[in-house]
Amino acid sequence: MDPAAAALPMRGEFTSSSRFRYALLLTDRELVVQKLGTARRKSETVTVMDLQDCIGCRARGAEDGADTSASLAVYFYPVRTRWARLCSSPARRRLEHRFRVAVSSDSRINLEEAERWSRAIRYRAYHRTGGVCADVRRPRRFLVLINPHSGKGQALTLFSNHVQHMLQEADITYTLQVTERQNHARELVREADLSQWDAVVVMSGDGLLFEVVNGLMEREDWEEAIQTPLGVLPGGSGNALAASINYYSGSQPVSGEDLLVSCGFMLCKGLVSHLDLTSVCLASNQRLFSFLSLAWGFVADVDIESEKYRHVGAARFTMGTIVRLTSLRVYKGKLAYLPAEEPHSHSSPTMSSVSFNNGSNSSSVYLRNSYNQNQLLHNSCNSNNAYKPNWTNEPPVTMQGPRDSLLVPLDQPVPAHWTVVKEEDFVLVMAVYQSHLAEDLIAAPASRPDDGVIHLMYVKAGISRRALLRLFLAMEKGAHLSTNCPFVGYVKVQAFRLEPFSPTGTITVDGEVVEYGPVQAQIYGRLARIVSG
Ligand SMILES: Nc1ncnc2c1ncn2[C@@H]1O[C@H](COP(=O)(O)OP(=O)(O)OP(=O)(O)O)[C@@H](O)[C@H]1O
Repeated sequence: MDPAAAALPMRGEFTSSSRFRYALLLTDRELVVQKLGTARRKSETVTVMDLQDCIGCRARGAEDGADTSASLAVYFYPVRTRWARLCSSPARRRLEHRFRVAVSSDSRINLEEAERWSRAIRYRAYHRTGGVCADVRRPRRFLVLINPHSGKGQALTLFSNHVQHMLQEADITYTLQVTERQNHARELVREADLSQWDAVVVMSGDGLLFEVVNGLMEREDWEEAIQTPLGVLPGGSGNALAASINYYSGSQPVSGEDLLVSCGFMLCKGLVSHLDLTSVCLASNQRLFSFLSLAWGFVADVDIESEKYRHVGAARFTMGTIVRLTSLRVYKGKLAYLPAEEPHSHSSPTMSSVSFNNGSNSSSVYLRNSYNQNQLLHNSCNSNNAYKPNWTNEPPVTMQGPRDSLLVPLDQPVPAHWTVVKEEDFVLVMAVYQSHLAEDLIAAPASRPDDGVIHLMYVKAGISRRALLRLFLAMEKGAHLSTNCPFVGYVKVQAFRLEPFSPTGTITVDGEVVEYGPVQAQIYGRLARIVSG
């Protein structure tokens, strides 16, 4: 569509199925729907719909042979309060406007007019978004991966009830793949012809996306593969990335099905942003890529121990926190980091500039910044960095990816310019690179998906149960860092190393248990892409 023509307002007069008359005015930002008065009732009501809230539009000819009119349906998801539910917070709710187009007695002319309006509305709904990078190209085809066991085991039902019709309304076709076992998604994206899809979407918790990210990074063509836009639909119990993306979009904090609709809406709009990934090296030379967090101590224990309360959904973390608080543990270890702010020759590797092909079949192009082709396939874990997930018996797969230029092998001391934390007794250590740790835990309120920063937090031993509980309650609002608790440490870093001394314990990466032992990580700014708002 010619952009100049798209800027011109359009006017039309249509009726509803109940034969009320409506005047429509389409500007570049709004659809103004004016219900016209009747002979008996002169009053006119006006509804102004923001096209930013519109995900699609459909024109159809009449199904009844005797009826020559066409129909025009416009699908909006504005933020509304559902008054029927007391205390319901504002969230996106579906609103369909449907009109009969009967400008002529010729059905073909009516359909053409409905299609003209449909094209004009769709163009305006999708070309005002602007955004950090670019839209997912249109028409769009997604691969949707669903873990049927995630959360309370209702991901498939949630997808059919809330997302399926949104994708249809937005004219998105998709291939649905229900995962059959752990690592199914990982193997699938490792082998797939990615050019078939414009985005790979997971409907699950964070664990399935972790599989997808690592599957992509195991490919020979990882540089191109990891540029495939990723989409998240919350179907798990933590849903940290989904909550983070909702937060970055400036939307109201929502949870459960409201968060699902919000993420579904963003997916339909198809705006793509960069996403940082962190390269994590484990003691056995395994290497993996993480988009969310690494945790040791209290948070990791709660995450894993609360698995048994999975049936209660997101409340499992609250229950797990209360249980773990009653028997607070101290974890011994050494923590060291390279501060993010430090002006040092080892600047945080970043994808510096990105250009996207919108509407063509070729894949994304980008410039590399702080590493080059010769550095690929080597990292500080070991040059033989075969990654074998420690929970499976499958043969090792070589993890690809950029060279970890900030890290030295785990059997050598950290570089002299790193900071070593004096304390060695911790209640928890967590490194997060997104805002949320769960739907209702804003662990790093200042985090952005592409800030190239690891938000490293630790709580030292000696904190009382009550103070720790206060900290977690404050975290629900992202206010824990301003409580001035003397036991809390917080620093923005580019890389860190954690060496647990306690012989047993749990370390999680993106909520998944990994090998326990020394671990180190460095962040790569803007390595991946995510469909966001
Ligand atoms: N079909 C499947 N059967 C068993 N496990 C699966 C299947 N599909 C994926 N998985 C694995 O299940 C684990 C949990 O998945 P995921 O994290 O997505 O859900 P969740 O634990 O309910 O969500 P959250 O992490 O938000 O709490 C992951 O390790 C994932 O790899």
